[in-house]
Amino acid sequence: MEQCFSFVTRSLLPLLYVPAFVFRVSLSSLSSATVPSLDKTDFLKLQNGSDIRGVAVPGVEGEPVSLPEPVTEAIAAAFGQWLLHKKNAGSQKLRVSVGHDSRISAPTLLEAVSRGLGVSGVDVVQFGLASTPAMFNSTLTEDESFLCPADGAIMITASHLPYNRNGFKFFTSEGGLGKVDIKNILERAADIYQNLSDENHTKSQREVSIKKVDYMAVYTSGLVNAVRKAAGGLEKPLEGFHIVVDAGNGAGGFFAAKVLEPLGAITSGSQFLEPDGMFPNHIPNPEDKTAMQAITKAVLDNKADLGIIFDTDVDRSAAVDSSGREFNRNRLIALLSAIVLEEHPGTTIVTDSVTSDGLTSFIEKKLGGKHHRFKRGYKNVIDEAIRLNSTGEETHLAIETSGHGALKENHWLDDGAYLMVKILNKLASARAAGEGSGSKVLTDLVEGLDEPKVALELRLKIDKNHSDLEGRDFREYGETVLQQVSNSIETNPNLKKASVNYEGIRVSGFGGWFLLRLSLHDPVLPLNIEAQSEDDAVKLGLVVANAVKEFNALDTSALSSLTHS
Ligand SMILES: O=P(O)(O)OC[C@H]1O[C@H](O)[C@H](O)[C@@H](O)[C@@H]1O
Repeated sequence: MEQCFSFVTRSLLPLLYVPAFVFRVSLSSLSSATVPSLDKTDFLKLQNGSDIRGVAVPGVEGEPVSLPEPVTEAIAAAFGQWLLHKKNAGSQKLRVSVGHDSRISAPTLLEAVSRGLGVSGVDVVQFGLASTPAMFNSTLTEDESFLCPADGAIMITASHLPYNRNGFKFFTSEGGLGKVDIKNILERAADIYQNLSDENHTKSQREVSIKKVDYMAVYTSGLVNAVRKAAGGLEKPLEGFHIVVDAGNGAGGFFAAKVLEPLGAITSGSQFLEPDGMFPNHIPNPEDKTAMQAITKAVLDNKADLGIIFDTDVDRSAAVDSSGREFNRNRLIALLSAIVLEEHPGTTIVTDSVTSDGLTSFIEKKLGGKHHRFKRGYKNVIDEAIRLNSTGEETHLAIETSGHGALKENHWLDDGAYLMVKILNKLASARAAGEGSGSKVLTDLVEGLDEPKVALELRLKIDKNHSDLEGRDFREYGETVLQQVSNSIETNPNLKKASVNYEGIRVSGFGGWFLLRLSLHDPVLPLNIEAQSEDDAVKLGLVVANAVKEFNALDTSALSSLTHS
């Protein structure tokens, strides 16, 4: 690959940390011999809801590489093409920012993405290690010295999945791309890929400008300024607070040194801040028990006021108070709802479908808000909040039990770091108002949230190749299972179907509830049960077990373990 350098002086672009490179790139530099034969169906298999996910590192048995460099190049070229079309760009030059998390395949994929974008004719701005929300933010930032706003952004990440996976999330200033656009991009990518392998393809080359920018400096100063503003302009509103961060060796390590410390907080005892794509300590995932135990231990060992934990690409988070109580799942939603409802009395809180009944009464009876329990999936929840606002129903918070959350005041940006900023604002303002220091103010805010004694999620797999499917796809089969469960409870006086429900079947009974639904991505029926005792959880489990016993393609072993325990 030919390279020429076009030096950009510091006085012109003071915040660029390396000179701009102008490369000559061409996808066809890949010999067709290195390009495995793949068709549209193979490309479409890489879709995972509104993300693209695949295997990028070889060596794990049964998991062949599905995101090799040529496939990645084709996907990036397809995004560039899609963006040029969407923006009706004509001869106008567009730029796309690219960032990545700490995965070991990131450097290779970054180069492949840059080549692919270059071939589509857009300029590339590399941010290096970044968070998913920062990438979206770069499409909104108005600052030419950081080459912003970007017309589009790509985050290279597979969130909390194992080290061998990777993938892409795409953004424009309108937000994250949805399923329909991702499908369109994969279809375009399959065509581009086809041309790659086509022997008659002319080897055209294009000049692409690749620049590197320290964008995380802009993004983190935005977070710092948000806390300072909420604290009435105080430079160090967190002075004296001891807050430990656990980034799980993902991309979130910046939060300690670039956000908390400038605000005055002590961050000693923070752990796993260094990026390490083998994730040697624990899975970076606030939904993971081991991860939550790790941050809880760090808080207690260090006698800290608060613990903060992020997932790999920092679009999810959770916290732990000074006594070691977790703010995750329903408790995190309760806390954020309390904060948001203080600012916007009566507003609607949009959540995913697996939230508890206790959360509904907390939001509605204690906080005076309205709980709109929608579907699972952060994009679903955010889009629903935007839709409600457009119909005149005011809502300011869309949040999932998974730790994804977005606020209207922050452009509906799905941002785990911003969720924590809201918590920090509360800490700082409570102390300034003389309402005590430490995290007690947060603990007090969730006082009165009813929590079930038993809360579990069983994931019942559908064997896609089982003869019981009789040619149907797993979704159709799953829908039949749900219909059967629904029919079976009609005549049971102990059970009541939720009158408003947007996903699967939600049933109350035996002092608790269950929700059986289709997974967004996998051939799985997740079953959530909450009850006030083991016995009641078993009774709810039995209702499902009896209804699904004829469905031979469904793996009900987890359910059997519960009902025979
Ligand atoms: O439907 P499931 O398999 O439980 O997965 C649902 C989850 O998938 C991903 O992790 C998304 O990021 C979440 O927003 C979503 O809630």
